[in-house]
Amino acid sequence: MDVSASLEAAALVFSRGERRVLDGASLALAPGEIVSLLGANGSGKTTLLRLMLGFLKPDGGAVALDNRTLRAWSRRDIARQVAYVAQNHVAPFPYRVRDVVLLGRLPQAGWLAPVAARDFEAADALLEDLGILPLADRPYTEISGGERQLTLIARALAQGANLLVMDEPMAGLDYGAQIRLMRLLQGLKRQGIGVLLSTHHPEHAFWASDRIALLEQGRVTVDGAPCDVLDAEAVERLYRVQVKTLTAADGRRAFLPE
Ligand SMILES: Nc1ncnc2c1ncn2[C@@H]1O[C@H](COP(=O)(O)OP(=O)(O)OP(=O)(O)O)[C@@H](O)[C@H]1O
Repeated sequence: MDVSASLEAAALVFSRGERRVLDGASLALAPGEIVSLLGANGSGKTTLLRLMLGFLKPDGGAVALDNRTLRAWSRRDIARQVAYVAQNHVAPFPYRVRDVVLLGRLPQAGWLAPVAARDFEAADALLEDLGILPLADRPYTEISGGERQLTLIARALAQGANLLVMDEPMAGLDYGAQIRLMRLLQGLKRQGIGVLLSTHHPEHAFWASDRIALLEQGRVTVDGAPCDVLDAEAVERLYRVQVKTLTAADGRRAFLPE
């Protein structure tokens, strides 16, 4: 598998009406690394991710995929390289869960390609890893919100892309599912796949990230190794709350309200 892809946003500027949402935001994702993006509600995380995927066009700055401007890429070629798990996605069709996952194969295989036995096996293996194989034959419209989220994550993984961008993938997942997902992401990292995820939980950033990026006032103000950049002071500044820090023997931190 070619795992050379990297994704880089440089000095992105983006406005919604009068409001400048991003004002020089830069962020890079390399193969084989996990990057967590943190920021308060409305700070522009989704906007930044959607710009990096080419779903929105920046007013200034540029995005490059594999060192080539994103504008030069077709939608399908972007989808071959970068899989996306959007926030709050609702699919209107009552496809079975396994079929939703198989849809992830389309950018690689093409619409007319027959589904091979190994595609079914790969889909079921992903459902198993995520703990939802028993749901494989259930309609997607008749499962819980967290189960839908896991299905969409499986679909993105089935895409076989080199990079994975996930907008709050942990939202709505129970604690076990969150940890299973983190383990899965660590496995992808070992295969050389790059993962960029947004999260509202500073602890998640410590679970598996190589880097943490903080989005504040339209810019990535801090970008570095978790232990170097995410302390109580940063959490208090981002979320305007007082916290105290618990530090594990391996240096990872958790935060508790004061
Ligand atoms: N479709 C839209 N039209 C107008 N404004 C929007 C739209 N989508 C987002 N915004 C605004 O852009 C800003 C950034 O939103 P964005 O969704 O990127 O933030 P976020 O950091 O992902 O937030 P959250 O953590 O709440 O999901 C917010 O002020 C939001 O109100």
